Amino acid sequence: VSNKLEDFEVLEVIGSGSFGTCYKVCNKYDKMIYVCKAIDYGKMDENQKELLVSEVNVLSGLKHPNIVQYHSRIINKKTTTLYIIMEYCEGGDLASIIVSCKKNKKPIEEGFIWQVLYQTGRALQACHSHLKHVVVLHRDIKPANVFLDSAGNVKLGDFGLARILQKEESCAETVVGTPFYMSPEVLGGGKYNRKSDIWALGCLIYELCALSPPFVASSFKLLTSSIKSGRFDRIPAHYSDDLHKMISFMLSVDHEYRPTIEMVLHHPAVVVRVSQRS
Ligand SMILES: CNC(=O)c1c(C)[nH]c(/C=C2\C(=O)Nc3ccc(Cl)cc32)c1C
Repeated sequence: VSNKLEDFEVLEVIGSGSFGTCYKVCNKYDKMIYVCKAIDYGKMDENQKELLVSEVNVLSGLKHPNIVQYHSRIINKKTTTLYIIMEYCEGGDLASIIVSCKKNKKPIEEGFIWQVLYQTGRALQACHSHLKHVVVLHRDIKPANVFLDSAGNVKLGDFGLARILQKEESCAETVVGTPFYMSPEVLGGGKYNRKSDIWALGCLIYELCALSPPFVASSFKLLTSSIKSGRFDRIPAHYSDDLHKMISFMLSVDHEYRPTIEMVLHHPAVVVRVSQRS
């Protein structure tokens, strides 16, 4: 794989995420389209640089049909810029799909939502079981971090906050990720763990149905009490009870009651509805 910057031609800017800007690029030799995430680490402190190194190591170590494929990295020390070359997902991100469905008042199809649940779940399963002694918590599952390739397969991306943790230990840090998707235990000062990723997955699936997160509030304080209450409106009536029950299961306030990713993927309601398109 070529890993010199001059091997790539920039086609357009497609977005800016944590720490960086995403460009759509074309490799001059294999004519393939990629995404290049440019990250300026010049102003980062040691901790942020360590986090960045862990993101790249996490990404380069994971190879899975539902995780954006890492290709290579290029470091330009003169401009203190790190370039990460990754798989291009032509279908874009779920956040843009939610925005356009909301604007056109066009609900997202239930069949597609079950596919997103299953395939994002498969990506999480890979993270949670990656390397026997180590578990990877995504910690930033949100519509802007889930992408679609040209075949409509779901790809989990942007491990901006991923942390490598020893299997038993879970991350000491409390406030992480998108506030809307923060779980009751993280808000209660508890530790972020695999079940917090399940809570975020429940919020993602809910938002695809209702085109808004399950818990919204005008202040962090009100959002916290809304999340801890665990009360949210049922998804729109035209969605099945199976889907409503699966979401409610993932949004159990007590993380002990919440399903593991294995339970979600093997749940009969999921199994009967999904297949892996590629
Ligand atoms: C409206 N969205 C887009 O046009 C879009 C498209 C077609 N692709 C993307 C983003 C990515 C993409 O295509 N591959 C990616 C790999 C990693 C990360 Cl963090 C992001 C991407 C985006 C945001």
